[in-house]
Amino acid sequence: MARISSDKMRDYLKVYFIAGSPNSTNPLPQVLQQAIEGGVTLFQFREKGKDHLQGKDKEALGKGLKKICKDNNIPFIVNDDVDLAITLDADGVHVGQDDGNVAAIRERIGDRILGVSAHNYEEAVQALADGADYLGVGPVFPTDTKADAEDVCGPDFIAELREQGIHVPIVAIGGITESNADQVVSGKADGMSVISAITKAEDPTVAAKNLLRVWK
Ligand SMILES: Cc1ncc(COP(=O)(O)OP(=O)(O)O)c(N)n1
Ligand SMILES: Cc1ncsc1CCOP(=O)(O)O
Ligand SMILES: [Mg+2]
Repeated sequence: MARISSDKMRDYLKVYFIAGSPNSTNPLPQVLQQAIEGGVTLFQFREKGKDHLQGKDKEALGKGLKKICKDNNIPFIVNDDVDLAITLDADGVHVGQDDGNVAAIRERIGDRILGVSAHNYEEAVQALADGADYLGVGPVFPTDTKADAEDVCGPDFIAELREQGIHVPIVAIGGITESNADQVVSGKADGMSVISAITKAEDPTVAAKNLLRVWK
């Protein structure tokens, strides 16, 4: 296997659905299936927040979600938990600035997809030197989903990173909805990652379709 190409990575980032069991009142496998029917292009299992699952329960949920992704040809990414990613033979891992040494994580996961959160030019450059395949940048809008999120940077911050010479795949995150998604596209991101826009939607399929439409 080889590292993913930037073109392929950009395709996957278009509508990047992230979720764990605390984000949804309906069972997560059902929500993921509905989101995939609406056209999401990538999934991250982020089991965090109130009453999140741990140990074997977390692993069992992850295993089920991975199968849904595999059956639908969507890469399955694990947030933070590199051990679980390896146990489940996930397609990739997403880590932030406080989640461990990125170069060491790259060593451990081989050619799997590696996403890293970056909040400024220096973090972006370091993440790429350490082996990131894409950067997660945000929060671009205010969000209630992540209590310890950094300050809002705005969607145009990604265009600023481009001007500074960062041309790798970038996905925007934080507070993205159907009504502001067009600003993410014009802000020069390659994709949008969303939690509540899909998990809290009345119909996750329709929500995903509407987000995908912004790219067309
Ligand atoms: C695509 C994407 N971008 C950013 C993040 C945030 O990662 P991190 O800063 O490590 O915060 P947690 O998600 O771990 O709370 C992400 N998960 N995905
Ligand atoms: C994980 C994460 N990282 C930065 S903001 C955020 C939460 C995104 O959730 P939502 O799409 O509901 O605002
Ligand atoms: Mg993290």
